[in-house]
Amino acid sequence: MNPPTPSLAKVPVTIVTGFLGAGKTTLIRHVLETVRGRRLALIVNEFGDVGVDGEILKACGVESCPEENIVELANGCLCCTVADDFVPAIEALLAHPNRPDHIIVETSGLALPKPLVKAFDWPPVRARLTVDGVIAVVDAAAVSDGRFADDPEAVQAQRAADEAVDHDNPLEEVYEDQLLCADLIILNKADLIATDEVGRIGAEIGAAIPRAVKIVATRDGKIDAAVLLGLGAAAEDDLAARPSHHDGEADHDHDDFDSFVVELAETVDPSALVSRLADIAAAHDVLRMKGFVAVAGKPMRLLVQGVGTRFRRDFDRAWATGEARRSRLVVIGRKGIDRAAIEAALAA
Ligand SMILES: Nc1nc2c(ncn2[C@@H]2O[C@H](COP(=O)(O)OP(=O)(O)OP(=O)(O)O)[C@@H](O)[C@H]2O)c(=O)[nH]1
Repeated sequence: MNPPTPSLAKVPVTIVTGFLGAGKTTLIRHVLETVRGRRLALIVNEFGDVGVDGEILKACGVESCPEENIVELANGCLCCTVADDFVPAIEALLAHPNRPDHIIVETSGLALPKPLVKAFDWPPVRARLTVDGVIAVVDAAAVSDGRFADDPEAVQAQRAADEAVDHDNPLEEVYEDQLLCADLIILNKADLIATDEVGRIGAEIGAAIPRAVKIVATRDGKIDAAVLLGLGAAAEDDLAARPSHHDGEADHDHDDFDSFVVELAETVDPSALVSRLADIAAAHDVLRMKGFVAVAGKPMRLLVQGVGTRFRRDFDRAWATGEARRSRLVVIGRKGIDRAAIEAALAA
């Protein structure tokens, strides 16, 4: 049989999943900056109301992915808004006069990838698109800290009460669902832990997932675009091999997590601000904090990123003419996170 002509060939779609702050945007940015000869489009989904990831990716300004090919979907997690948001967005990209050669989807850190892959099995979608691969980015340092493991004492207490009880750690459930759906696993932040610890985590993940999946360690998501794109997995054809904690459920929600936006005053001392944010993150078990901050006397805006208590800050671009110098941070934590106390601490 002849290969399909290019205009009828399915457009490959790479889904990048991974828990909050694992390094998905960093990885995609690296792909944009290094890919050659391919017209890319991006769909970026975030949990929380400040569109940080889309801003970072648009700021790359690379020719292979012009701004009009970057679509932000901020309306909840993609896994729950597949029909309403995702399918129309992808159809709009396919209708562009310069149709992309490859589409990358960055899911929110709390999204389950499987419902998204399922959408590619719907006849009108599968006629035109295929899931080239699901890439799960893992924060190896967070795994090493035991962030996704059950609290052994809580498990012990549950077991004492009920032999049959399953683990009930929402972080672990999301993390596992993302790994179980993956065609390639990126153990990112390898710079933050010892090399043998990276090996140990890789082996542990490999033993826990039923399929043989390649696992690659990275720093700052630096991996050749040729390794990520072109896996040819056609993930929509083997959904059964990708088990999920939510198989058989008609619906699921993200009630285990809360997010809100805090508006700050202009800061005079970025370093003091970031150390205060780290203290607040530690005191309130904040999972993720990120946003842009105005610094007194500086024409550049400060991008502030926190994953747990680990923070990074960089001036990313100048405030545009007429743009309000607003300092806004999105805060994400487990349900019941003390919003009032966090707001009070930030205002202090
Ligand atoms: N030390 C270290 N930091 C990293 C690495 N990769 C990413 N980071 C930092 O981790 C933070 C989160 O990275 P992102 O790429 O925004 O993570 P994400 O998965 O897109 O985050 P969400 O979209 O919020 O879930 C940023 O401050 C990055 O600079 C790495 O390999 N090592």
